Amino acid sequence: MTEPFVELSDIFKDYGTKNILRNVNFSIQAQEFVAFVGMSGGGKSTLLRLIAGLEQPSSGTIKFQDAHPVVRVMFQNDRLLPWMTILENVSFKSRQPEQQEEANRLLNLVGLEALANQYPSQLSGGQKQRVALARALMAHPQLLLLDEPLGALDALTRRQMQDLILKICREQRLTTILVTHDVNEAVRMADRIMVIRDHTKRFEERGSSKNDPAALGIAADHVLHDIMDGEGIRDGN
Ligand SMILES: Nc1ncnc2c1ncn2[C@@H]1O[C@H](COP(=O)(O)OP(=O)(O)OP(=O)(O)O)[C@@H](O)[C@H]1O
Repeated sequence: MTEPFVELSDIFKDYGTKNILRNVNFSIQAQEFVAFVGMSGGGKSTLLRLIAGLEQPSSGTIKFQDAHPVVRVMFQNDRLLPWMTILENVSFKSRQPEQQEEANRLLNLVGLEALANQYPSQLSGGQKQRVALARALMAHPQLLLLDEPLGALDALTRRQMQDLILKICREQRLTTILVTHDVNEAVRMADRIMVIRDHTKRFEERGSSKNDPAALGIAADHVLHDIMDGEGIRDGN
């Protein structure tokens, strides 16, 4: 087994006297697509922030294979700058021809090349998330963290974005973590699902049925059962 892309060991996170994460242990291999699912408030986004390095755990370690991995986060809110065009939002207004070229290439990749000179207010929610995805890719991340990025989209647009994200993650060989409330989305997209059970605050592992569409509904039911059920708890891995 190769060294994991990232390894979390004995992670605890408290805010004041409130314990959010307890004894989280698991690792993610390079190019894996992992989903975090669980009840609202269960600590999924907190764990994502710890992995992103935006916050520190109260105790425990997060060890990356590469000492300084390039990490980008995509949120539910697209966070585009309204006064910049789509191209400028992706290229960070760089005047360097290579940067411009790369931004155009990425807009092409997400199917928005025709809208490069429009402003965010002229785009639909789904189109704005495509821009946010292109902008995240601009940094050539090794790790892409997706914090409910499709939560505000209608069902059809959401499905299209799921396919686009999967295709891009595969092509660019990204390691990806998706936080989602949508169990079907997790089952459909992820190689592996980490379920957080609310009252134990522990993450558990679940396989997914990405390669077996017929088993999708059954797998989703199992994950839902895991989220709600308190029996048979085991630590981390
Ligand atoms: N900076 C903070 N200070 C204090 N408490 C916090 C802070 N950030 C998050 N929390 C608390 O930590 C808990 C977990 O929040 P988190 O956002 O990680 O959950 P989540 O599983 O991502 O929820 P959701 O699915 O609703 O986004 C919540 O009870 C939240 O109120």
